[in-house]
Amino acid sequence: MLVQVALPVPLYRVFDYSVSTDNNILSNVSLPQIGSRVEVSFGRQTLIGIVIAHIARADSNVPSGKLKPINKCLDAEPILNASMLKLAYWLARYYHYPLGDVLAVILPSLVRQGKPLDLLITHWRILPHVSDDDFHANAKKQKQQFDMLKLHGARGASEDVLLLEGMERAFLKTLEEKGLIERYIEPKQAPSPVTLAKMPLDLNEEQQQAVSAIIATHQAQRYTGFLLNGITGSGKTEVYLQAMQAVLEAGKQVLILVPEIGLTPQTRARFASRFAAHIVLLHSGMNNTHRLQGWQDCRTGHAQIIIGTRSAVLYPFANLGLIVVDEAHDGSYKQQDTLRYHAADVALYRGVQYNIPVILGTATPSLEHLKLVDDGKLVEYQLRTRPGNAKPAPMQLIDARLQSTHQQTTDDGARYDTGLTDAMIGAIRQTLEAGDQVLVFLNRRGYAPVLLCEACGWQADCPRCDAHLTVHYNSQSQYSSYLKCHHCDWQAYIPTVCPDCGSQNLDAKGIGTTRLSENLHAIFANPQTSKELYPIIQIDRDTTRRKDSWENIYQRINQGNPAILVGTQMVAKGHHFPNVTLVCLPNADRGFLSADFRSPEHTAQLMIQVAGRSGRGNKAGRVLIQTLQPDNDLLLKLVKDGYLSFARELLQERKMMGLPPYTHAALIRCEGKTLVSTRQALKDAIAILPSNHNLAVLGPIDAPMSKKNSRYHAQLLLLAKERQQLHHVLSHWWQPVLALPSAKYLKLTLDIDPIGW
Ligand SMILES: Nc1ncnc2c1ncn2[C@@H]1O[C@H](COP(=O)(O)OP(=O)(O)OP(=O)(O)O)[C@@H](O)[C@H]1O
Ligand SMILES: [Zn+2]
Repeated sequence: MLVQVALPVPLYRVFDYSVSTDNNILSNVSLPQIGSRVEVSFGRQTLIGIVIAHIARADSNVPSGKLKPINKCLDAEPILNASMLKLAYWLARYYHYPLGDVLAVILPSLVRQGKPLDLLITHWRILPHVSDDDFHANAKKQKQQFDMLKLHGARGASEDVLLLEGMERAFLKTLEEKGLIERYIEPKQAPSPVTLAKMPLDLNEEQQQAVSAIIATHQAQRYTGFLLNGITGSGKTEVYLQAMQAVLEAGKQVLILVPEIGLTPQTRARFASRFAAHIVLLHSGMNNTHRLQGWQDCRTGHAQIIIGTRSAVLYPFANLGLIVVDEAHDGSYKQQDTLRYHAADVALYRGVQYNIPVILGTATPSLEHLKLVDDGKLVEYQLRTRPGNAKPAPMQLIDARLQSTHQQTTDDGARYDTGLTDAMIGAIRQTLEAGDQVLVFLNRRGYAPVLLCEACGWQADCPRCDAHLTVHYNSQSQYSSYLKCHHCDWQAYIPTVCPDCGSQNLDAKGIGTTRLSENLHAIFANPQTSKELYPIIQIDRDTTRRKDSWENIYQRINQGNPAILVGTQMVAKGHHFPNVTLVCLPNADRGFLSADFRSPEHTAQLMIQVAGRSGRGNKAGRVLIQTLQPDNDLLLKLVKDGYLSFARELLQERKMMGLPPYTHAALIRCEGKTLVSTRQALKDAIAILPSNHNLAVLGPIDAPMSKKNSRYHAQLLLLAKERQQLHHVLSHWWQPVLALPSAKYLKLTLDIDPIGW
């Protein structure tokens, strides 16, 4: 028998290797098991791959002289079980991505590197007979390291902890070789059953119906995909919690997907305050050892509640009982490179795989999910009210054409535009004076989006991208003033004169969050002392970059004192600020004018999510939208009839125009050193499409930002009425496209169900 191995190489095939008996140091079984790792030589490299099948010698196409043996088998037990392999096959097929590369995405990097899975539970302890006398006086460093371990007593400590404390691996080895310390594997105790830490709330009628339906599915051990479509603040979390309770009490694991974890310190608290359970967080900020630890905890069933971002949906689970996708409309669930999967779609697949309920929760369902409801593939439950007497805040328009925005005067008499109308400023003042908090939403970080020469019209552009450089200006310190490209991170000093015409008349145009915060400061500071009367808290990627900064911001907000929060889309993601009673959107509706057909949907979702931060406590809230296009149909529809009715109308339009979700899309992007070469490769790709392909082919056209990071991008869009049709064509066409001579030095990628083009 031979083993068939999937290797992390960009080739759409697997590789056969033979096994000699002495390869198999780890087990007595003659063949490495399916789902275990093997190390093999591949060309001149040594790679680690996964055994995916055993085949008879006669079934292999490899000529006998060419067949190589595996170098070694790394696992006595499979690390991926049958259902994980099935998931990998499905991902490879659906996203037309090589199986070996899919596995590379699924496996944590330490596993990929061939590290033993018990790496993290390796503990070190001092051998019983050893004492201080066993050290030479001049072995100072050894003694010092020994003393660190000694502090942990007879049980010692895990290698992970010791390394964190500053011990060095080399010394652990030396001390081990000298017979002073030993390693051992700490047996993991089975987790104790989950108990309630706090009593559940009494559900209202709509919540109760949703919870009952989910629990019934769980008890019947069936799959159902639920769309929990509840307005902001309607208590979707309480539905999750009570559904989870039934699942956890049955001894099963619950996976909760959230858009971003680092940003929401309260995410864990929401679940930890209800359940005494082993909760594991999985997110991109983890180091490799913690990721492996998390992976193992999920795989062994040690983790009971798993809260994670997108990639957590690819983890192995011992006994998964429920998946919750919170804020299921969020764009961050779509991976934008390598394996371009959508975590909500994968969640539904896994629900089918395990026969468990999957909840997609959101106040602003994506059009894709509404269509799935129409098709009977998701069961919708609506929550139409906020619990108690909290009412969703009404949205009001301010016509910025009728009243000009407020002007402010600097110390040296210059006047500048604050970007806010007097009506909006008045409402902010009123709210602060009533002791409440205000949230101002502006989806643009930095000081200003453009630096412009008033004399000749020159603008500061990124030399590497088709984009303006953003002005990051700090009036307190010129050292933190610079120009930056938000696409490739290129940085430059702010010039004092125009590089084209020498004029000193350079002006920062437009408003970002930093400038808006400064403007608000000028408006609301004490006029005599110019001291801050109300704290202005800026929340964007620049101010939350440091590790604890978001937590500090959160604490400041939750003290509840009157304050102005200025934030980007970061503030739209499920936060609960009970003292915010006014939300202001000075120009959020710009997106309704964009050429991208998805822009209205995304703009409306963002506006509704931000608006939903208002009036979540005991006091009523309001939302003010300042606009230059108060008669825009989309805006009026959204404000008057609400998101659902707005979304339904968009859905009708998509149907008429033959756009997703009524058609199925694949986007091919080509990246290279020149636009000509990328376009040519795509033309060649079209030329080899099968004649009866039956698809709409749009392109090749330049990508929306065709030059990015000094590379050029062109794209091609394929649309099909039936999903099957699309996949059928791709399965015959995509690999020949990759092999086109004109594609040789270019990067070609395929995006199934793209969310932007
Ligand atoms: N049945 C209930 N009785 C009383 N209070 C409730 C009930 N259900 C939820 N709540 C409270 O309502 C508030 C809002 O709930 P939650 O944060 O779950 O809303 P949400 O639907 O997730 O909102 P969003 O989509 O805006 O994040 C919370 O403070 C929660 O404790
Ligand atoms: Zn750039």
